[in-house]
Amino acid sequence: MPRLDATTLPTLGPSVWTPRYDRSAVGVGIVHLGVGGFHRSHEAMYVDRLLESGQAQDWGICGVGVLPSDRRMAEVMAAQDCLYTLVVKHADGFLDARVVGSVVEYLLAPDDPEAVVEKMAAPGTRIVSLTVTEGGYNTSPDTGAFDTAAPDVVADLQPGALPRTTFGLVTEALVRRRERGLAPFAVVSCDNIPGNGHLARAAFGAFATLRDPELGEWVAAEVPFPNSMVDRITPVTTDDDRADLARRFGVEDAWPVVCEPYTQWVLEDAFPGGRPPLEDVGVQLVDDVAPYELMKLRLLNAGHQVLGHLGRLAGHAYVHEASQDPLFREFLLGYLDEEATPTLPPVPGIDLRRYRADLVGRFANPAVRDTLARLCENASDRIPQFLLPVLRADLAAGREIRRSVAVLAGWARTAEGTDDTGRPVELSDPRRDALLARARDADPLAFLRERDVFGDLAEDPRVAAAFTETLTSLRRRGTRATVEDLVRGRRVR
Ligand SMILES: NC(=O)c1ccc[n+]([C@@H]2O[C@H](COP(=O)([O-])OP(=O)(O)OC[C@H]3O[C@@H](n4cnc5c(N)ncnc54)[C@H](O)[C@@H]3O)[C@@H](O)[C@H]2O)c1
Ligand SMILES: O=P(O)(O)OC[C@@H](O)[C@@H](O)[C@H](O)[C@H](O)CO
Repeated sequence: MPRLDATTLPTLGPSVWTPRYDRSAVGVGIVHLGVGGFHRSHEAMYVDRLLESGQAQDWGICGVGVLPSDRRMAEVMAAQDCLYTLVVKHADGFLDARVVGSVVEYLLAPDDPEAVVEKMAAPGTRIVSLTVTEGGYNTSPDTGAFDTAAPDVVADLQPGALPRTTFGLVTEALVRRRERGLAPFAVVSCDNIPGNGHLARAAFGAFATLRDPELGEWVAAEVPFPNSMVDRITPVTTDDDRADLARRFGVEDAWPVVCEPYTQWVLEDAFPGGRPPLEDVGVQLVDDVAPYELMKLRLLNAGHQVLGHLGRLAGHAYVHEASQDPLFREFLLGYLDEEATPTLPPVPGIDLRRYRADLVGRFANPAVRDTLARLCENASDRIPQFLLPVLRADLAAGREIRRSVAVLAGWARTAEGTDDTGRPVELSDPRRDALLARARDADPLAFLRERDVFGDLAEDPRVAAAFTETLTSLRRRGTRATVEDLVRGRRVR
């Protein structure tokens, strides 16, 4: 079976959709930093739809890997002429496969930062988009302040340094555009962060200010940073996914992407330099993204955290297993109805009850095979963005907090190293060492005292009492008995 590339594309069987447009005529209008699974299932898919409909010929994508760990992606992109297969997994087992052609170029920044800067500085580039994870904005989860002491940032600020961070690369490109009299591009964060555009403006503005205060003012005033809400569950590609694609569709693809059928992109319409007609392919262009984003982060992403830590402790491996387990399903619904939803403003055009019901159905899709381990990775970046805003809003309003706090206790319990069956549970987190040390401390509140993650939550008597009770119960009686008490509204013993 031939490997997917531009020459083998015409030989693929009729069961796979392939681009009918001429990729060689597509110019780059978007440079995307952080080409992982999600960019390829989402933004690149929308641009591919546009190109397929005969539009947006000058809005092709140049992908960029910022980190050395993106080398594997660079190799696959080079070998496959930037083509890859997007496999949509329906709950009944039906698979839909499409080769996406909208990424027309790929650059690995550590190999050639100058080429990346020049690509962003090129007149045709009008959007630089990002999926560099919640941790990629170099800000403290507690205070939101830009970390000026991060070694890579310090290195990027040395005069004449070859940029290696997102901030160094993007800022150098903006400086060159300004010198050349070109309008700045819009920077579009597609990461799951409340006010992702605002956060990006603050982070890039802070970096530019460190380089030159006047430049910082110019970035904050002149560069558009539209906010966005993005949604499509995209698990990590597995060897089984690759083998299935070869067996069922006759495509040999070294790095396909798999995802659920659902997709949503709500985008603030703030593109003075122009944008592709994304509304023609289902993107919602709005004036204010905030209500959509709060809904998604507090229901879906925080809901993932709710299932993830406690589900893992109880021995579940997959999201669909935990959400099909009646006990965890009820616990999740209780969190959504009683703790998350009361914190949300009305969302234009959306019935929240319907949204919640659909969400539980999406989580239960057995074909997606999203792992709880993926959701629990980097929790110290995710929990402060997704779950703590809910907990803080409920605390301030004097509402129910027990389920949110139980998730924190579940996370603390996993940091002790094993699940309820005694199997090891790995903590994959940038703050792993600090969290493991706290989990070994005799003080039951030690974990919650990690200020960089939780701020001053341990000092709140309601939180402290609920956390201590739940953690003690998880240790003594196990996860199911503890969750059962929470679901039944009983005091956790
Ligand atoms: N996977 C999903 O279901 C999903 C859905 C919606 C939104 N997202 C958003 O997309 C992000 C990426 O998800 P993914 O599934 O593509 O992950 P992934 O692991 O497949 O890709 C992550 C990419 O980010 C890059 N990256 C990480 N840290 C970085 C840093 N400090 N600087 C520069 N680049 C960095 C990596 O090198 C990689 O290219 C998520 O963190 C989330 O904010 C993901
Ligand atoms: O990818 P993250 O870090 O934002 O969060 C983990 C999951 O909750 C997330 O990937 C969801 O699957 C996604 O946000 C669905 O759109």
